Amino acid sequence: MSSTSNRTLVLVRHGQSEWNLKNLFTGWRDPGLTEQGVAEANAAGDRLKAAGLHFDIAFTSVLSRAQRTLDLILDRTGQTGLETIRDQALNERDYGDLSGLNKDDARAKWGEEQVHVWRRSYDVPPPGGESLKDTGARVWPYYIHTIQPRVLAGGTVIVAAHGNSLRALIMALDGLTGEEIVSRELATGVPIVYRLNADSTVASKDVLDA
Ligand SMILES: O=C(O)[C@@H](CO)OP(=O)(O)O
Repeated sequence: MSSTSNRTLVLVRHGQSEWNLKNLFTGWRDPGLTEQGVAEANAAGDRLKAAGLHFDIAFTSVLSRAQRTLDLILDRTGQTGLETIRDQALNERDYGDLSGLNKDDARAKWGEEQVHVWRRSYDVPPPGGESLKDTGARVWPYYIHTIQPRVLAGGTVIVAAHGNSLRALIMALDGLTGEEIVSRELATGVPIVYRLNADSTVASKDVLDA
């Protein structure tokens, strides 16, 4: 059995954003964190520190809610200034024409069922935006070519990103089908710790919730 101890990948969704609080479709728009979001990011950092994790590199999106979450986490783990790569490939799914709309207003206009399909289905894109499949088509190659090599080299890597960009990644890591991913939700500010085998398969997965 090969040791997995240092091949560690931590995924964390940003803390609550201003638009999560206002119940608005966000996508590539760039609101900041709420006070609660800041507290969630700090708590995530405390849990990662308590788990004894020390990072070698960080990845995040070009959106400020994910970057701020990462900064707060690294501050709590005592790793301010850690090498960080910011890439659009890790951005939230582009919500297209829904961006900036209130989710309840959208349900009233298009119906509960249609809005659920746009938000959670695998391959139905919202008008003018990306499906989860489209999102995965940019997230997964970025993971394979840029993130995964750092993990397989024995690193401990943190990725601070978004609900749907991380759902796309988790779908592939966990081997979920397009039907299974529909019911998967990702809490804000809750780190998920994967340990990988040398062949890149998942050895273990731990959710660091309170
Ligand atoms: O608005 C968004 O960009 C996302 C994440 O907050 O929303 P949803 O959970 O509806 O995919």
